[in-house]
Amino acid sequence: MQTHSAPPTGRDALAAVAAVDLVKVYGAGDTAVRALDGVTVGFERARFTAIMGPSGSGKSTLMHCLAGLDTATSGQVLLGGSDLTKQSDKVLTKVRRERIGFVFQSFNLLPQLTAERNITLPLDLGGRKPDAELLDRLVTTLGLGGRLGHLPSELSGGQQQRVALARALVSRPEVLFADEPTGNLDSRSGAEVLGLLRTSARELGQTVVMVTHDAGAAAYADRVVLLADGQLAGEIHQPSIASVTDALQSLAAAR
Ligand SMILES: Nc1ncnc2c1ncn2[C@@H]1O[C@H](COP(=O)(O)OP(=O)(O)OP(=O)(O)O)[C@@H](O)[C@H]1O
Repeated sequence: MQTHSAPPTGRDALAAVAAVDLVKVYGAGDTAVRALDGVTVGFERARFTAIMGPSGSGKSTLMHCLAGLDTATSGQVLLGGSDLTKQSDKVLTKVRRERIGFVFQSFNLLPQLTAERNITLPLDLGGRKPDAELLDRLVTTLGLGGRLGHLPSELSGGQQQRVALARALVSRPEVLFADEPTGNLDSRSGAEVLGLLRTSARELGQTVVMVTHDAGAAAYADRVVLLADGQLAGEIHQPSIASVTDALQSLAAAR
């Protein structure tokens, strides 16, 4: 395992999104929790990276700060070169809508809209037209061809998550953040969704950052970033289930 605390230079300069000396403290005084304690890490373009670590290590906090969903206490979040920590709430809302995609454990589809309307809704709301070629490609790649006219209640969990993935990808976000995207899926549908995340990085050039507890899910990624106690604890390139499990066991033993 390689530790990594240098500033984002060299290869990390290609990062689609990066944290620089990021600190997040919740609360104040005796009850303050230092959820992120000086994290510097870059997420390369067109790569699929998983964030892992023990419960409470700061995974969700890091993802929320990177995605402009939460504000850091200090440090920088660089998205395509601009520092999100310097932006107003209004600008952050626009960044989240136009430059970032999200996939959550719960699919968050609107029940009264067909799969197709769910996919294009964020663009419709922003008064933008979907790129027909990309939409076609996503529908084919995600295996949704025969399902576009269906309501979410008429789709399986795996199909609903694939609709959520298409919705996130159709606006060509600079970064797709996935938070336990297979948490509500059976293992077969989960494997499909993870394979599609990998495909979107390899074939569509999509940058994907996923938080997961599951070593099997992390093994689909190109790289795993490990957190412990709010700090970077190492990283694994071309992870396997065994290498991720070993790293997590070492972190647990060191606590
Ligand atoms: N809104 C909050 N207010 C106070 N403390 C918080 C808040 N959110 C998170 N924390 C604390 O910050 C630390 C990091 O939490 P975080 O949810 O980022 O960890 P995690 O690695 O995602 O955990 P898990 O794997 O259990 O989801 C934990 O100690 C948590 O209790």
